[in-house]
Amino acid sequence: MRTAHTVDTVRRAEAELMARLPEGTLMQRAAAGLTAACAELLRSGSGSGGGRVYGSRVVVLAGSGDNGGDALYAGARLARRGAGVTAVLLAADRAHPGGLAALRAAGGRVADDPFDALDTADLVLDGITGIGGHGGLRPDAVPIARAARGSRAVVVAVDLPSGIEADSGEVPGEALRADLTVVFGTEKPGLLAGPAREYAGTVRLVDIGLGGILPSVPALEALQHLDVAQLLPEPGAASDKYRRGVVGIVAGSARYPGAAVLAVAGALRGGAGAVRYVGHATDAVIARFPEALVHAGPPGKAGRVQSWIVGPGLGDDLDAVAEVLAAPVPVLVDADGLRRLAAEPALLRDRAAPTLLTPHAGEAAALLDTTREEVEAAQLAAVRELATRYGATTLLKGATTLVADPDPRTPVRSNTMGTPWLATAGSGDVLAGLAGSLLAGGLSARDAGSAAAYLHGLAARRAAADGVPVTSYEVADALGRAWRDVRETGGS
Ligand SMILES: NC(=O)C1=CN([C@@H]2O[C@H](COP(=O)(O)OP(=O)(O)OC[C@H]3O[C@@H](n4cnc5c(N)ncnc54)[C@H](O)[C@@H]3O)[C@@H](O)[C@H]2O)[C@@H](O)CC1
Ligand SMILES: Nc1ncnc2c1ncn2[C@@H]1O[C@H](COP(=O)(O)OP(=O)(O)O)[C@@H](O)[C@H]1O
Ligand SMILES: [K+]
Repeated sequence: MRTAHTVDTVRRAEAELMARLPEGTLMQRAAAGLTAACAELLRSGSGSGGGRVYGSRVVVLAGSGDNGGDALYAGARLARRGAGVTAVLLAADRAHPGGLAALRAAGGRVADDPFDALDTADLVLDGITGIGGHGGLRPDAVPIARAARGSRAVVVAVDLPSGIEADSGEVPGEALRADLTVVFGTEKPGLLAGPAREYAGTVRLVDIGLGGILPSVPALEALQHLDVAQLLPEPGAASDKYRRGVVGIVAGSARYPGAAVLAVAGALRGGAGAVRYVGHATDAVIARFPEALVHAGPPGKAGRVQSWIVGPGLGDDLDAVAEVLAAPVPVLVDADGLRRLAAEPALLRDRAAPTLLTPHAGEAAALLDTTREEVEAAQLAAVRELATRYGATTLLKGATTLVADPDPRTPVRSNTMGTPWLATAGSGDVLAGLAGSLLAGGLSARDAGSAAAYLHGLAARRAAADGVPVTSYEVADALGRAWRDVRETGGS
């Protein structure tokens, strides 16, 4: 599991640890980890260097805080290993004194012209701001950040990409996009929530000894293969198709029969014992999936299910939404079902069984009575607000998918396994089917949503592995491979 803690929590844990250690220890641990990561990058030939630390050209962008200190100390270590290191001081009179002295002592120097230095750099260390940064890059840092990004150098963010908000994941102005972020002690929420997450590149955690001090419940977390493997249901000797769970799907319409087919395709790969389709697309569903049970009447007459999915491609025939929400089983509401809910939130009022809402940013905006742009700019705040306001577990789709429970103390789950190839019509229908199927298998709404988002992203990566566009149907088809991947690596 990847975990992220808030800035306050990190500062408290660091203070406690620092009180027990000689001064400067933590910063040296951070700088040592950072140096190792940079050396590895340089040796791998990333950037434009010759695959060595010795002789490579490193530029340190140092702000006025401890983030700059980390970067300067790492610069000093790289200089001692033979790199040519130049510091660009964003606030020359307030640069970290110890870090700057160490850099000079190691043979590093301060740049006369930042743009000249960046022009020939192999690697840029971004130490402008870390957890203390607010309000985006200041105007004087903007041209330097742009020149760094525009250069041939590989950009390594120190703790966080400068310009992002550590706790909210918001990016209020410009920020410096990194190829690699070397984060200290624990991840910060902004590394797991969009839009900030998209600035981080690959994230590498350096242990500075906070492990036993940080609270065990993080603010955010992200499943990895092993976690997903442990969540996935597995039939045993006593299983039959009903005990494995039956998932009911109310989706599709004469106008959008494909949504029904895709939701069923996702559900068939989610481990439920049977998939019961209800709606106007029975012919299309049965033509593709003879194993589906189909019913053309209202959901209440379709037979028992352990979970419902309602909404994909329903169009304007939305009476079934209220009917399904009245059922005492877990319900996943997607697409047109969410439109119905935005118009009548009271439909959720009397529900005791779990509810999982799966909006994309546009649907989330309608549910929150705001704009898509506002949701996209503050995804973490939006998913939390949806979950508390509607009293329902909410999965907010996007490049980063977030899943929040109504109880604000429960860590928000982040899924970064997606790929932009998933931005294709119908992929959300596959996700809904998969997550609903996992609900029928007995997973909580939060586990079902986050495990589904993970498998869905992994399947899309597999299907698009050779760089060709994938269709939503192919994503569904690759779910079996994704399932196998997590089982094999995660062991079960
Ligand atoms: N606290 C600790 O024990 C440790 C902290 N470490 C490092 O220290 C960092 C935190 O250091 P600080 O608390 O000094 O904070 P930062 O270095 O993140 O930034 C604070 C400084 O940046 C300025 N600033 C804020 N927003 C800005 C903006 N938008 N543009 C330009 N300047 C801006 C502030 O005026 C302040 O001087 C961490 O991110 C991490 O890199 C590590 O050395 C590990 C140990
Ligand atoms: N840029 C992106 N990177 C990763 N995943 C994405 C991106 N854009 C969209 N997705 C994913 O693709 C799916 C799209 O779902 P949705 O918006 O409901 O589409 P549709 O309604 O066509 O089915 C979601 O799982 C979402 O998280
Ligand atoms: K930084």
